Amino acid sequence: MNANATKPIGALTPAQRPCDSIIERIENFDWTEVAAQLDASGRALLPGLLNEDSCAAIAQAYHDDARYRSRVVMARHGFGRGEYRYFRYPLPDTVQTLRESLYPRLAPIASRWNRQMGVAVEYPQRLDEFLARCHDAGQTRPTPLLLRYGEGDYNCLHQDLYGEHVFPLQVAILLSQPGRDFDGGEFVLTEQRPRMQSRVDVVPLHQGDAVVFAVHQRPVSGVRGHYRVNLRHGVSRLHAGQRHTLGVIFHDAS
Ligand SMILES: O=C(O)CCC(=O)C(=O)O
Ligand SMILES: [Fe+2]
Repeated sequence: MNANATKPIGALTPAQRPCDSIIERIENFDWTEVAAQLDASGRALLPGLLNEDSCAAIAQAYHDDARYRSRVVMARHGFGRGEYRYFRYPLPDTVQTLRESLYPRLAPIASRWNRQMGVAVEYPQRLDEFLARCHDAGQTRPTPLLLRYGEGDYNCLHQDLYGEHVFPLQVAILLSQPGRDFDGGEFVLTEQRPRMQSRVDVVPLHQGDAVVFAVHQRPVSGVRGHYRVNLRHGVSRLHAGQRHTLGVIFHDAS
């Protein structure tokens, strides 16, 4: 349990509020370096985005039904093994803060990627402006989600596309500690280049680390300008324990 939860909210100085420290941490990442990593490999790390207390608090709320709009048992749909729940609006404070504070940092990269890929979509500076676009097109259901895996569970390679409007980057935050809470269960990305076989990238994450990655496509610079490659992500089988992830997707679903 988060130690702050036992204190009245008035006893917290602003610097102690979990959402303030998340905003501060987001501001302190080197976003030029993040953009460079994304351009080079389609993914970038944000180490220690959430502290251990925040990770534990989010993971423990998996069973708090009032927070979620739906639950998906992956085996029923051929998505893998394990389950996930989509949050309902209003999102929990931490999730809302992450979504609205990460978005403005990623929007310029997303717009540049689209220009490089010849896609005529630019992203507004603020998340609420982008969500208004989704909502006007009937994509009104929130997509941030909490995933839970146990021994033997895995997440098949996939792309989180939910309608016409797509924000091309998303973020996943590992809430559990490898080696202590679980074994196996690695986050993987695959990249399919035109006329070539797929290659796989295993992303090393510790508890609280986030990975920013391409939802479905990214530009790669070649001799005649940029070309598009296709990405998918998933999680390898867990050998033991329990693993939770918080997924932050920016477009809403129809
Ligand atoms: O559990 C994971 O690391 C993958 C989560 C995922 O598929 C997502 O956040 O979209
Ligand atoms: Fe996903």
